Amino acid sequence: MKIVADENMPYVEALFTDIADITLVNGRKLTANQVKDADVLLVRSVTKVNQALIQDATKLKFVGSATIGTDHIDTDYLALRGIPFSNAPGCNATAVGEFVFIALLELAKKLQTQLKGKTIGIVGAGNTGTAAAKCLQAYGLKVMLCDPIKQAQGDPREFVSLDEIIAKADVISLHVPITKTGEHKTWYMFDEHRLAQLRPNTWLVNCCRGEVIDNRALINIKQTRSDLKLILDVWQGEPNPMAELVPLVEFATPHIAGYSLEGKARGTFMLYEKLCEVLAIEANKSLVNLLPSFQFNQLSANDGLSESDLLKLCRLVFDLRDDDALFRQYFSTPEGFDALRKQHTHRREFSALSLKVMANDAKSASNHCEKMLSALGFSQ
Ligand SMILES: NC(=O)c1ccc[n+]([C@@H]2O[C@H](COP(=O)([O-])OP(=O)(O)OC[C@H]3O[C@@H](n4cnc5c(N)ncnc54)[C@H](O)[C@@H]3O)[C@@H](O)[C@H]2O)c1
Ligand SMILES: O=C(O)[C@H](O)[C@H](O)COP(=O)(O)O
Repeated sequence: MKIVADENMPYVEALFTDIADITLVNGRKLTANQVKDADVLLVRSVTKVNQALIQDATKLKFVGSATIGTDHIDTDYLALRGIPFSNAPGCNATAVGEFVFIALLELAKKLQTQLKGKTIGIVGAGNTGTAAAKCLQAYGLKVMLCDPIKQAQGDPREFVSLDEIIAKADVISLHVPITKTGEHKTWYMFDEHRLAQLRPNTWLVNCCRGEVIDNRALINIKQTRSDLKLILDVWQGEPNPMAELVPLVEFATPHIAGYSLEGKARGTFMLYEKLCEVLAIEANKSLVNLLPSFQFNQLSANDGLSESDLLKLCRLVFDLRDDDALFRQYFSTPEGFDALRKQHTHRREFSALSLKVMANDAKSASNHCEKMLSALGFSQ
C-alpha cells in the first residue's frame, strides 16, 4: 500500500510506517502524476484536492487533511467517487486560542497599554473561537460571541449580532470558515463598508482565512485610520500577501496560528485513527508518546502576576515577536511565505508547562493567580 503525504506533516513516519510505504511530497506543488498510484493521500491546507489532481488515482481509498479548514478539498467529487475523507476538526483549536491571547498581550505591550479591561468580540464560535474565548475569559475579560449559525441551532451560549460586536467591542477576533455563498457567507465579511464602521482604536485580529477581510480595502482604510490596530496571521492571496499591507500591520505572521507541536501532532493522529478505521485495522499508537518533553518542565511563579509578567510567561511557550520579525524580512522573497511556515519552530501549548504558584500570603494558598493560570491551560 502507498501513502502520499505532505512533507510538512509531522509524525507521518512514526504513525504510518507499519501500515504502508510513505512518499513525502511538496503539498503546494503536488501533481496528478505523483498521486496516480497512491492508496492514501494525506494533505494540509495548501493542496487543492479536486478532480484534476486525483482523477487518475484509481486505487485511492482515503483522503485526509490534517486541518480544520476544508476549503481546499472538493468534497463533492470525493463523495461522487466514494472515497472516504476526513479532516481534523479541533486539532489546532487550542493553538489558535493561545495565539490570539498571546498576540493581544503583545499588542498591549507594544502600545504601552493594558489588555485587561477590554471587551472582546469573537466572530465564529466554533472550535477556535471558543478556545480563544476560553483564554480571554480566564484572564477576566468580557467576551461577546457572534455566530448566527450556532445560535439558530440552539447553542445555549449568549450571542450578539455582528453589528453589536462592531459597535461595542474593543477587540474583534475572526474565527469563521471561508464561504462564498449563502446567507452567512464570509468572503469579504469585512469589506470597505464594515471596515469603515469600526470604532476608534479597534484592534482587529484575523487568524481564520485571509479573504474574510478585503485586504485592499484594509490598506485603504489604514492610510487614514492609524488608530486601527491589526494582527494578521492569514492573508488574501496566500502565499503572496499584498506587500503594502504588511508595514500597516502591528503583528504579521505566516498562517501559523495553529502551529503548536501538539496541534500538528493531533492533526496527524486524528487521520491515523480515521485511516485505521477505514482499513479496519487496530490503531495501536499513542499520541502522548509522540511529543518530546518541553525544555522548561516545571516553573514556580509568585502570586500576583502583572500583565507584563504573564506575557513573559507566555513567551516561554511562544514568542510571537520572532515570527513577526522573520515574516517582515522574508515574506516577499521567492517562496518566502511557505519557507517561513515550513521552518517555523514549533511552539508548545500552555499545557506543556507545569506551574507552581508561590503564594505571597500563606492564607491565600489557593489563590486567584493559580486559578487563572489553570483556566488558561497551564498544567499544575
Ligand atoms: N490560522 C490558522 O492556523 C488556522 C488554524 C485553524 C483554523 N483556521 C481557520 O479558521 C476557521 C475556523 O476554525 P474552527 O475550528 O473554529 O472552525 P469551526 O467550524 O469549529 O467554527 C467556525 C464557526 O464559524 C461559524 N460561522 C460560519 N459563518 C459565520 C458567519 N457568517 N458569522 C459568524 N459565524 C459564522 C460557524 O457556525 C462555526 O461555529 C477554519 O475554517 C480555518 O479556515 C486557521
Ligand atoms: O485550517 C486549518 O486547520 C489551518 O488553517 C491550518 O493551520 C493550516 O495549516 P497547513 O495545513 O497549511 O499547514
